[in-house]
Amino acid sequence: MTIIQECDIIDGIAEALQFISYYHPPDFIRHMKSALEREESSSARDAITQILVNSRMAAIGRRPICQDTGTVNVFIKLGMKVSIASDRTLQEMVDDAIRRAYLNDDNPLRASIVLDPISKRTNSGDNTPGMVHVDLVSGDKMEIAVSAKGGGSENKARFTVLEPSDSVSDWVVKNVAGLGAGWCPPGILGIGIGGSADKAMLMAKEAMNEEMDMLELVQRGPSNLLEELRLEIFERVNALGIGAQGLGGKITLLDVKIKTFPTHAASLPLAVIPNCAATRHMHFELDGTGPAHFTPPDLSDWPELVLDRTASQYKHVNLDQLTETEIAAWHCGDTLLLSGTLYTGRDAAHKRMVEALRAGDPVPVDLKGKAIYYVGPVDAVGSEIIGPAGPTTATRMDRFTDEVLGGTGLKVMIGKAERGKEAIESIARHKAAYLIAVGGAAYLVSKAVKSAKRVAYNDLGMEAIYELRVEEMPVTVAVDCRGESIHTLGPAKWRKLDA
Ligand SMILES: O=C(O)C[C@H](O)C(=O)O
Repeated sequence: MTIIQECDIIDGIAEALQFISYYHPPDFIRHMKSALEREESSSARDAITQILVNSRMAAIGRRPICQDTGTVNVFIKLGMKVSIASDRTLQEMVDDAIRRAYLNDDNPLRASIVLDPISKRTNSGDNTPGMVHVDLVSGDKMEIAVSAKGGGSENKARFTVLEPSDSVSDWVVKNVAGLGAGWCPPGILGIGIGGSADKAMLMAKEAMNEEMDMLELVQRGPSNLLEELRLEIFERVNALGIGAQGLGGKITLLDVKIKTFPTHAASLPLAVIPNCAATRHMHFELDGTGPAHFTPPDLSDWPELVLDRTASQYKHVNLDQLTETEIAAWHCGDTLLLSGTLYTGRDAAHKRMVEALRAGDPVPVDLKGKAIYYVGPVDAVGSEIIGPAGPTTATRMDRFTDEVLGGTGLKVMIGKAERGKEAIESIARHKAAYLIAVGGAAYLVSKAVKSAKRVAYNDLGMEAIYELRVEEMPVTVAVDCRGESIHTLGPAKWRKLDA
């Protein structure tokens, strides 16, 4: 019988969570670097470059790759010959580890979990609880897989039960085509096929954390049915032309991972979960001899890239002197460097602002002629002005857009991913614009912030409204005041005719 100490479990998970918050796995870097080499769309190349530059900066600075430091998932394979020296449950141990990792003084991570999903949605304050899955297996060891999964990509999880003769590939391609860019492509698809509804979802989640090997698979060719399916989905999804951040391009997927399990003769359960550019996971084993140790990656794994911020690429914009004439001169796809004041606000702040407007009350900040950035930043540490602060999915703000534009005089929104038809019509009607920053480049974006203070809705934590002063914050015009959308035009240009 192997005896594993409670402290080794907690220390290992806490350390793994800190580690994965700033180090991308080397296989992910290798696949992203290859995507940059193969991509031909210049806007998608710029987005991938920002993701890689951000990743290297995060590794050097030991600060989160993405402001969404994720929901913690812990998969435990517990050997039947293991005894854990503790009176507490595994859930309690995992939550202790999360608390320790997310409230770490040197690298605090963002608390994103709300306790009561259907009522007040109060933030738990320490990112607990984690999602814990335990499998009892043979043996005398404990294998632990820890991941921190971003909300934007988790929101795009899809499930169906096909009929046995239906095509898995057709369903996956059709559904990924409809996901939009909120999952921050390029990334990985985790797919679970078979089992039952719950089993398929779990397999999809586990599959996405397997080591990436698509570059090798493409080179050597498939050697079994499963590899054929992986390759088919990979090629068909990439042919859709979605590209990095949905800007249009050749590379949407870096890998496709599939797990299968026996199922009922009447059913073909199928679950798909995409993983974003902030792919974060760590696997370790405890054998009773002490805690796990993690070796930092070699910085030479990352390419050293330079971002082109020359005037020929970017227009400079003073956010404190925005005029309708200036906004009208922006065209879909233009790249801008923003300087001046902007306000933050995301889901919960928008809900409150719209409730205030409906009650005939003013919103707490004057947004007339101003810009709002959809973001929930990580808290600052040391000399930082703000922690990593990348954009959140703008599509979720669509339901509030018309009332906010009409009720406050707001002119510019900054986020990531596509807007819906009604939001685009509203943007055009109000002669406003929607700009995007690169999701997954949060630490890089935060360096453009020169001052930050919370000015309203303090109780919302990371969802509070901040006033930020930015200098040369890089963005792309995604919806211009004529209602043209880069997320329609870009993919249409890069979609292969037979996709
Ligand atoms: O919560 C966030 O900061 C971002 C979220 O993960 C999203 O992708 O929309």
